[in-house]
Amino acid sequence: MKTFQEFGLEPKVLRAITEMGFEESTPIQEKTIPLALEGRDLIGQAQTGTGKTAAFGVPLVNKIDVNEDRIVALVMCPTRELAIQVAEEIGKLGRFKGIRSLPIYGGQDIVKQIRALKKKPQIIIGTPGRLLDHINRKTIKLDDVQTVVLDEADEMLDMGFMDDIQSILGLVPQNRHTMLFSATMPPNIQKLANQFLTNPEHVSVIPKQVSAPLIEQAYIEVHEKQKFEALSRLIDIEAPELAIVFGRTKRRVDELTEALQKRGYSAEGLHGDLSQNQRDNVMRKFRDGTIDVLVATDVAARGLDVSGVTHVVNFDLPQDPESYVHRIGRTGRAGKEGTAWTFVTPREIDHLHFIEKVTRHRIPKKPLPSLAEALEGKQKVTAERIIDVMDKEMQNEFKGMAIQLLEQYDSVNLLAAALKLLTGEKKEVEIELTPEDPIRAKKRRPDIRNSGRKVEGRYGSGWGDRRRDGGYGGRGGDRYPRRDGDNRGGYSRGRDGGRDGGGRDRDRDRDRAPRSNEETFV
Ligand SMILES: Nc1ncnc2c1ncn2[C@@H]1O[C@H](COP(=O)(O)OP(=O)(O)OP(=O)(O)O)[C@@H](O)[C@H]1O
Ligand SMILES: [Mg+2]
Repeated sequence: MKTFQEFGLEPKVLRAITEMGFEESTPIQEKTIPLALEGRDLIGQAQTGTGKTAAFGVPLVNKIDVNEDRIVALVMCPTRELAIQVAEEIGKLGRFKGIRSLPIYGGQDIVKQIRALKKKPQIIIGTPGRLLDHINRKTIKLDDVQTVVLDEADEMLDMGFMDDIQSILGLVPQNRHTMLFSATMPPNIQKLANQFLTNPEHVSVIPKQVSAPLIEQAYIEVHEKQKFEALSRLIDIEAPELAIVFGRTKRRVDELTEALQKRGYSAEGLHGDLSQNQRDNVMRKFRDGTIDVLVATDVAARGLDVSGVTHVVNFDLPQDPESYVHRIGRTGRAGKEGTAWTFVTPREIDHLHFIEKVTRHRIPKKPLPSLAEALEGKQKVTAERIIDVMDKEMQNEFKGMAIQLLEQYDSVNLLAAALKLLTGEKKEVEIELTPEDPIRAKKRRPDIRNSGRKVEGRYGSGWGDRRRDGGYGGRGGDRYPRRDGDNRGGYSRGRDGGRDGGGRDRDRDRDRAPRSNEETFV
């Protein structure tokens, strides 16, 4: 892989990249950065967590003139949380150059955004709906835009943003540089590309398998009623640093979160019915590690980049293979390893095979962990905590009592009792979750995308032949500093002042669930 020095970037951009902990470029970056620096239009496809943001962010930031006081670049993303996250990454890349960038998304006070726009940002990162609001209010002008990026373009089209995107792109001068990133290349993306890109280079790092190779995948066959117990045991055994548990509906997420909390796990839920503030808070706590388990609907499936997510659990099997790929792609990012488990009820096995076929990856079966294994897992964690305290601190004030106890009692019995106390007994709370209907095999949802395309083979690329045992450049993946948990996790909801009125929230969270039952999902 190329180092970033080899691209001939400005020193200030290079410095920013170094500070971000990036040394070598990822495959998609290696291919797209030189082309983008030449000003070539391009279509990029690559696996989850392989650095697509910097693939367009680096050339974008590199070419912007810091003395510019007009909007010269526009990045469009499907969801608010992605707009915030991408803005954050671009902000970091442009830090030393002094580039001004601004996220613009629904759910945030529009007056506040208008005030921020007065500071003359050069790059706007926005969701299509809110961007159009500003364009109509004449608070955003696209006449001087020279570069446009469409991130997660297929998702934007799935969410019904085609018209909005076309209106927006129609307002940008034709003589511009356009980059489009998409997980899949359905016909409507081709159409969009034909319409708005000029002689684009198609850059895709085609992998043998669709999902990132650093993710160890397994499924566990469980009955609906065993799922919660299975989840608790898995958490006890593996003690994930950060885990995301995906549930199918909002009700499921609420019930599961409450159940986990009752059993003493540090978990919070995330779905589209929460207020912007609640979502912000949950994401902040998850990013800074205040909570260990994020229970979420597919709202968190795509694009979201939280470093340190070691485990993903599909508590409910996802409807679509692409949803599966994006969900598990929340772990195993940036050269780190991750684990993804999927619970499958006996009636859903066929659907699992369908997912395996489409993703071209066999998912091995794993037995339901036993109670004994779970207990052992918990004890190990307690033992590690004890050893950790012993290594770090002097326990002088406890030593007197320790000596006294050891004189009177058997040392093994003593320590066993202490372990028992510290491990804590599982709170015997009855947990009852409302069962979800099984996902029916190969039953395609109503063709909401109007594309008639096949799902198979729709994915792009990734790390090439990187293995589970290597990080970037052969080192372990841990060299990247943990993301600061401040304002990256911004979820928001509700388009105040949106032109759609209250009822039609186009910028709302992702909704990959069957539309027939839309209200319950996401
Ligand atoms: N060259 C690099 N070296 C090390 N880390 C990198 C590099 N490029 C990107 N990263 C980090 O990798 C993580 C994933 O990047 P990013 O979110 O851009 O992935 P993505 O390809 O857009 O994934 P998704 O398909 O899920 O949207 C981020 O934390 C990012 O900072
Ligand atoms: Mg991305």
